[in-house]
Amino acid sequence: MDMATEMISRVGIVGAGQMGAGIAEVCARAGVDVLVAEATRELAAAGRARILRSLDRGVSSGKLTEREREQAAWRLRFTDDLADFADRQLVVEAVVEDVAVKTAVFARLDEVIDDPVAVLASNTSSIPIMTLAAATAHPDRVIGLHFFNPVPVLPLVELVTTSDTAESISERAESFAHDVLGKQVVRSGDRSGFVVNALLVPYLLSGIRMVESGFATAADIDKAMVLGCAHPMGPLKLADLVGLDTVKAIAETMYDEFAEPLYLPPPLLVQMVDDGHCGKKSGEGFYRYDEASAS
Ligand SMILES: CC(=O)CC(=O)SCCNC(=O)CCNC(=O)[C@H](O)C(C)(C)COP(=O)(O)OP(=O)(O)OC[C@H]1O[C@@H](n2cnc3c(N)ncnc32)[C@H](O)[C@@H]1OP(=O)(O)O
Repeated sequence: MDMATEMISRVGIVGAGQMGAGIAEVCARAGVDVLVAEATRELAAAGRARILRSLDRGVSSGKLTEREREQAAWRLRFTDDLADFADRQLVVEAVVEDVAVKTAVFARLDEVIDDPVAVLASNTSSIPIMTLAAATAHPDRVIGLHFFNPVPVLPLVELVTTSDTAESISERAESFAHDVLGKQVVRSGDRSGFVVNALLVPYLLSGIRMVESGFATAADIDKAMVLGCAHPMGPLKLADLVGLDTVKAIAETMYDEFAEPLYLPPPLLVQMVDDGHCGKKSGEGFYRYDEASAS
């Protein structure tokens, strides 16, 4: 077996926020050894607690046995030092949607990991993968693997390659997402927003503009899209789920790339984020959430 087709059994996840925790959880549930990096011990503890709560939820809804929960929890380890990622065969970066922070992570991962067929993936929603690849000396190993929230529930992964990504790396990443994690993969060109957010973000922003203008309430807009279009949730509730800070960051990146007014974050969104109302994870957005549901 050549190295590029060797089964991936050791992954690293950078960031244990909403997305990083979800990705770490599905990897651990799939039987993979998972090392999660967070900046501080406190953030690592919060990330671990978030994953354990979600595993508990899996047990209470009958999707996991107690034993599977225990085994998944046992496969998860945490560190605050990316140097510990030297033996990882695949890393998914899931830190804040900020180019400077992400490029610093990629530069560091590239230094730490020598394996030429290790996959360095980003879960970015909107930053072109080439921007991250350019921060490394080995852009052929860099790829986008974009998951959807809640990661344990939604089956899609967008696979984003650049003109520099080696075909063996994209095949390895695709096989991991599909064969190991059981996700469905679509391939996307390397443009800000990829497939899903290019369509979703203007829709979410239009919903926010509708609330802003007083045209309809958040509850009525959501009810309209759930009952009128059979969406599982309406745009305001979905914006709260994604995180209003994340929606704003994605919109800004897309606006920077395309200069289309439809991507410009509406003042109401900016105001809510400035006020710390970032949606479900912060306890308040277009709706209020109690502490248990916010995590
Ligand atoms: C911005 C980006 O870059 C990318 C993105 O993530 S875009 C956002 C994409 N996400 C979406 O569009 C989400 C749309 N919404 C949904 O799919 C659904 O409303 C939802 C799954 C979030 C909740 O569904 P619901 O029916 O209202 O609630 P609920 O009954 O609690 O959950 C449905 C199932 O999902 C499971 N579930 C919900 N949230 C979960 C979580 N965080 N972790 C694990 N399982 C979860 C529940 O256990 C339940 O499973 P069963 O049906 O087997 O019991």
